[in-house]
Amino acid sequence: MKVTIIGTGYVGLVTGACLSEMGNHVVCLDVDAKKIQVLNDGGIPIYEPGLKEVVQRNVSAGRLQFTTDVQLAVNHGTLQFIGVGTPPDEDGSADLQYVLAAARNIGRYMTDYKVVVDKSTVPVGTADKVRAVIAEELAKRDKQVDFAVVSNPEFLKEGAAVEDFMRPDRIVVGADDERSILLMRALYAPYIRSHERLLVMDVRSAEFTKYAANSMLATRISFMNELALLAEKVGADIELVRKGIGSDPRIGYQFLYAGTGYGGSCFPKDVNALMRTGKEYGIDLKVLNAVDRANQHQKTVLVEKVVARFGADLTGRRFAMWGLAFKPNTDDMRDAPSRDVIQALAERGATIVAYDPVAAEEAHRVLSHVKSLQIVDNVAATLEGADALLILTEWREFKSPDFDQIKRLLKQPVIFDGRNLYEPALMRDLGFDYRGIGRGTAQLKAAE
Ligand SMILES: NC(=O)c1ccc[n+]([C@@H]2O[C@H](COP(=O)([O-])OP(=O)(O)OC[C@H]3O[C@@H](n4cnc5c(N)ncnc54)[C@H](O)[C@@H]3O)[C@@H](O)[C@H]2O)c1
Ligand SMILES: O=c1ccn([C@@H]2O[C@H](COP(=O)(O)OP(=O)(O)O[C@H]3O[C@H](CO)[C@@H](O)[C@H](O)[C@H]3O)[C@@H](O)[C@H]2O)c(=O)[nH]1
Repeated sequence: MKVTIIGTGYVGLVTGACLSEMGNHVVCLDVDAKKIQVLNDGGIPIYEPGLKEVVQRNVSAGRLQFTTDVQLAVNHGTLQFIGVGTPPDEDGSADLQYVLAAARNIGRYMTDYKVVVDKSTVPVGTADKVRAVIAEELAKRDKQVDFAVVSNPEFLKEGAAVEDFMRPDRIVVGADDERSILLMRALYAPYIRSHERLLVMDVRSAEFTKYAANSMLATRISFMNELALLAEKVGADIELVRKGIGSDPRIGYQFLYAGTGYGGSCFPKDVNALMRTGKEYGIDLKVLNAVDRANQHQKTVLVEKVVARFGADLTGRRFAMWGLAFKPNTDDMRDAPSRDVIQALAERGATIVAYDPVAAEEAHRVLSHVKSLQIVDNVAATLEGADALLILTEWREFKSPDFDQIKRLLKQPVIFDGRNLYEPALMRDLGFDYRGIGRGTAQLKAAE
């Protein structure tokens, strides 16, 4: 099939590459000429495991191309995917300007039947707006061209995006005409292991499903983070509690990890956008409100622990930080909790020496205003002369580190672990003052 992807970011590039992998002919369009240049020079503008290989293979096979030429891109695909950003507006609602600009371009240049597929995360009712904008452009040209607008929200996770796209748990298609449903079924047939995994529904339910999924996952995390706060006080270990409740199949093990608060480009933005939709319709989403507030607070917890240990004035203190990206296997720094922690430590006068296996460049870009932040290229360089180590991202290479080296290089053996990577009893035996999130049992023992 001929497919056009509008917006060649995390979602657009992965979608385009993975669709070409099954033999489709894909053109990826972006307004960012630098990004397109990097791709046309054989580079990949983001870090995503396995993506480079898929892109290179399909570019070589002539099935995948990148362009800034709007007319060429619109002419190419029967399926026109919109995968542009939907960042938060000032009031928290999703800013639809990029989606509607993409739709306008489709209306401006289309000459034959198109299925316009909203893959960006967009509020309920956006498909109607997309349809109206396209119709308006066609009317300006006095053209009668048939088209459908379909909602096809994306559920991939960064760091596992290629795998998630190639082997999805489910594909949601919101459509109300048979022709577009047939095309969408044919496009996705190679990716689904059983036909039940392709869920066809009305457009509004599909749009809503995306926000419901992210809000449910964010709710689990905030709930666990709150329980972790209490676990510390009552002398329980949230890691044991997690296993204890996760073993109930009605609860399940996933997305129950307490930490430094959820970040990334989706959960914070989508939780707020859904609350905003609620407001518009006169529904106060109280649970979601609490989820967001709990998350704001959780981002301060690690710094509160540092202050409890070293005092409020951190002038002259130096902290090692492992991990900057909002999660492992990505270079994405959007809403990464490390940003809040670095900002708060710097405001209190501390110096931070950080290491991240892939996010260094992106971190330099978004944190250039923090003069007391240094980013180094290995773990040992962070530790030398530091007052304590803070762990912000659970990269694999941090899971079994050289504890002797950590002890030798730190001024005193103190670790604030925002990802609960280590066993508190072992850390105590090794002589560390080890403070995780919600590890209350260990705190009781340490006080004995
Ligand atoms: N990142 C994720 O993991 C993820 C997962 C699922 C859904 N989503 C949703 O998908 C959408 C895209 O997210 P992303 O992370 O890929 O964003 P991104 O910022 O990485 O990419 C968006 C791209 O769109 C381009 N763009 C903007 N306007 C354009 C236009 N008119 N024509 C062509 N290109 C244009 C930008 O230059 C940018 O390269 C958002 O709605 C997001 O919520 C993201
Ligand atoms: O038990 C957990 C699981 C995750 N997180 C945090 O939650 C955030 C989001 O993690 P994750 O969901 O793995 O990453 P994203 O790439 O943001 O993916 C989410 O957001 C995407 C964009 O909408 C969706 O497509 C995905 O399905 C959804 O998981 C990160 O800060 C994680 O550290 C926790 O704190 N505890």
